Amino acid sequence: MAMELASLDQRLPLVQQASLRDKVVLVRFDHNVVKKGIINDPFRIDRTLGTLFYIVAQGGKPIMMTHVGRPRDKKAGTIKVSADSGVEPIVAYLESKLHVKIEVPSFPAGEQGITAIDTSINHNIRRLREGEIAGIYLPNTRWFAGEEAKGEAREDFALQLAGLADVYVNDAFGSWQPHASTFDVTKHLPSYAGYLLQDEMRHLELVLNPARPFVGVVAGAKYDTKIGPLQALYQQVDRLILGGVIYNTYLCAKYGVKIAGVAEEDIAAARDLVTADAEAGKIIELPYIVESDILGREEGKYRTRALSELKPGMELGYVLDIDPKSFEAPAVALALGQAASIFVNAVMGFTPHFTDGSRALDTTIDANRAAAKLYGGGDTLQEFKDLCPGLYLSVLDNAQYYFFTGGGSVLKAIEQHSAYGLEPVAALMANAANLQGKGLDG
Ligand SMILES: Nc1ncnc2c1ncn2[C@@H]1O[C@H](COP(=O)(O)OP(=O)(O)OP(=O)(O)O)[C@@H](O)[C@H]1O
Ligand SMILES: O=C(O)[C@H](O)COP(=O)(O)O
Repeated sequence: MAMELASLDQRLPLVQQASLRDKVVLVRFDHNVVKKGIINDPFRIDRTLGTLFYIVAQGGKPIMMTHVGRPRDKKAGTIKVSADSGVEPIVAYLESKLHVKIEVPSFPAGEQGITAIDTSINHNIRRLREGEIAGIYLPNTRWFAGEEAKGEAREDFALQLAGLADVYVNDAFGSWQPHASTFDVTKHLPSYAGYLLQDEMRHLELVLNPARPFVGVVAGAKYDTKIGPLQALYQQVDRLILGGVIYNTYLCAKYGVKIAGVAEEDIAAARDLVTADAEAGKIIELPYIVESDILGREEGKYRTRALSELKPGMELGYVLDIDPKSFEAPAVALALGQAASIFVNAVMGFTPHFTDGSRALDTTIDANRAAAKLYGGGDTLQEFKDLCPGLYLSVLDNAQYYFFTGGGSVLKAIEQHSAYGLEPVAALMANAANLQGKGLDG
């Protein structure tokens, strides 16, 4: 049975309502799929091709942009502009798929990244308007000093972005953080949601109003941005399974152990979860973890440990994976086997060295044929595809599966109790209301 989808809030302005003929369209994607200069999984790019085709078919001239990685050093206040986090592999992929020429402008960069979009881009915008090139792809948005800045630098960058185009389209579901290219720019241009964003919003309802029992599986590394939303997910789920760095902090808080690489301040936040769970008992623990002496994989230097061995004060090495036999534990098998819907934002181990936990998770979940299986996250999807390629191919068109292009975004929407609470989405709606107020819409 196919998943039943909610309709969209009518206040969300949609790209199909925009007039695009001969307009330069600034379109924000989440093509954050490049690691060390290589694309492992182009799924996020592929999902945006419909919007791109639509813009061009309507006579629009696209200027595309995305962030890649996290090149800003928050503490030092510097931005690392290096080929590793460039958009070139994305552009090469688009050019080879679409058989067109896309220009990537370059701007001078220093320790603070790129401080301005200078006028050198005008030549390319002219070529774009005249049809000499099919599109422009801006450098990584996070290379620009204004993207994540506060105050004037950010406002200037948003204005510079807006100055390039006539219309703005956001199709970057995964990019939930309110930055200049996802949020502030909407103050200056008529702004619309792309087709991917629309599709993701409709599917978000399946997580916000899930069929029950609803099980959440969250793992991975982005502890800093995910621990907050995790508390909200905890309220929403019937059962919660943790893995990755998030599980490590939870284990430290629950069992009073030390795990290499887990900072004391991170354990503090996990304590709230432990306290809440002492009453509600929703967390199903994966009972076997893989401990390693080094932050890597070397024969003889890693081993499986059972949670039953943990004693307060114990010091463990790095915990880098979940032992697959954890998924055979009765409580775990029961929770996943009886769920009516499952949300997965989970890379269970330190990739690419430790992958057994993720593989076991995906196959265990697949065995529950009846559940709606909602996967989200850049790495989560990539790992699913790499570790279980046959399964991935077989479920791509399976109506019981849906793959969100962002895991953090789903968690954030849960935290806001609404898909429309995501700040870039709320900004689109505010922009539409503002234009209507001025009689400028349509
Ligand atoms: N125990 C662990 N120790 C260190 N790193 C881990 C561990 N478990 C998982 N990881 C790392 O977590 C990363 C994936 O986590 P991340 O939070 O980025 O997930 P994601 O699926 O990309 O979600 P999103 O799209 O929200 O970013 C991988 O790089 C993986 O190597
Ligand atoms: O990969 C992701 O989760 C998105 O691209 C968002 O990235 P961010 O968490 O660095 O904002």
